[in-house]
Amino acid sequence: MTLSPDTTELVARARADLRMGVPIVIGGSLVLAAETLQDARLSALQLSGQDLTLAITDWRAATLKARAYDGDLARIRVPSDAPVSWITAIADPADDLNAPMKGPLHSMRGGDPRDARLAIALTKSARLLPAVLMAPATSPPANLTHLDADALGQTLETPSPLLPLVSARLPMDVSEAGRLHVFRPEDGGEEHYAIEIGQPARDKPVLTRLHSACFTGDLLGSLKCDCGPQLRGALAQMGAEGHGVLLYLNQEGRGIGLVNKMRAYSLQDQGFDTVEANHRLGFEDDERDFRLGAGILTRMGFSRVRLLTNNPAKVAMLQANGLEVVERVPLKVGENRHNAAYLATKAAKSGHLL
Ligand SMILES: Nc1nc2c(ncn2[C@@H]2O[C@H](COP(=O)(O)OP(=O)(O)OP(=O)(O)O)[C@@H](O)[C@H]2O)c(=O)[nH]1
Ligand SMILES: [Zn+2]
Repeated sequence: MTLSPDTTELVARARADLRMGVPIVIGGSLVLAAETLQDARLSALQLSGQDLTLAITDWRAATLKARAYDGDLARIRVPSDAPVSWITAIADPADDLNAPMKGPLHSMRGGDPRDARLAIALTKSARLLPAVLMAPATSPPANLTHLDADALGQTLETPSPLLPLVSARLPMDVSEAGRLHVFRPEDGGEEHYAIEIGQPARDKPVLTRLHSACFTGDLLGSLKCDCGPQLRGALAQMGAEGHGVLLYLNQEGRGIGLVNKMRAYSLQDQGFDTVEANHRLGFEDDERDFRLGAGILTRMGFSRVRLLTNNPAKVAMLQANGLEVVERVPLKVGENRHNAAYLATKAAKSGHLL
């Protein structure tokens, strides 16, 4: 290994740059995240006389009634005198209801959308709104993070390997025989946890829960979802049976991050359901990567599970990634009058079993 950063490290650096509002270079394009765009940077680009485009996903384009000629994304021409607020209004649906007519918006046809597609995927993985300002990278400053398009594509496709860091005894109210294991992705991303209860045999099916972080439900007792009761219910069942393993995956908000989840909640206050809110923000309804959970279970030596879930997609993903799901164990707890519509939407639109 040389002293220079490799692709994985450059990608991690690029995420931090996007979050700070610093431009990066992907292939032949200069890229800035719309969410963190600053006046001075936009003015500098406009002064250079370059053609600017704003790339958004097909979901966001549909909300804005803009044509998505690239299929999964649309590249909108940015007027040469557009202020930052013009770009923010396209990227962020917060103000859609007050100002529903934006535009007319001109979508670009032709040209190669590849850099834009990669830039949007990277921006999602940085937990920012999926909207990026793009310009041709004619003579970009050498001190910007430069990413090769092929290498970036490959890095985004493959989950970063997880390193087991530490594990220690953790007596809990559901079981005194608890252990917490912490795993860190090689790319320095967010850590994930496994809570092992008892000493489940590695050669038998283990009672398992893949839990996605929900700050509002797990910690605050939010009534908008069923996460808190599911977390405690799963642990209680493992305690009662004497063994089990619960993965606590830091994929807040079905993988869009807490900031975007709260943006989705704000849209839900305007009457949109949980799936529509994700789409208006430009996200898929579920952005999680469950290969992560499969990787941790395999690393811990498990190959067969009894999976606590109502979500058939979790069962399918584990099976596709080499784990045998010998049984799906339903986990129906915590329904209340605030989350009844949310649970009904998950059943109707996301295939959850009632
Ligand atoms: N984007 C978004 N995320 C939400 C919303 N409500 C809850 N979440 C997130 O959804 C995730 C909860 O999903 P899980 O309980 O792991 O899984 P599931 O897909 O519902 O399947 P089960 O295993 O049956 O519970 C957590 O990451 C929550 O933060 C919402 O309205 N919008
Ligand atoms: Zn929740």
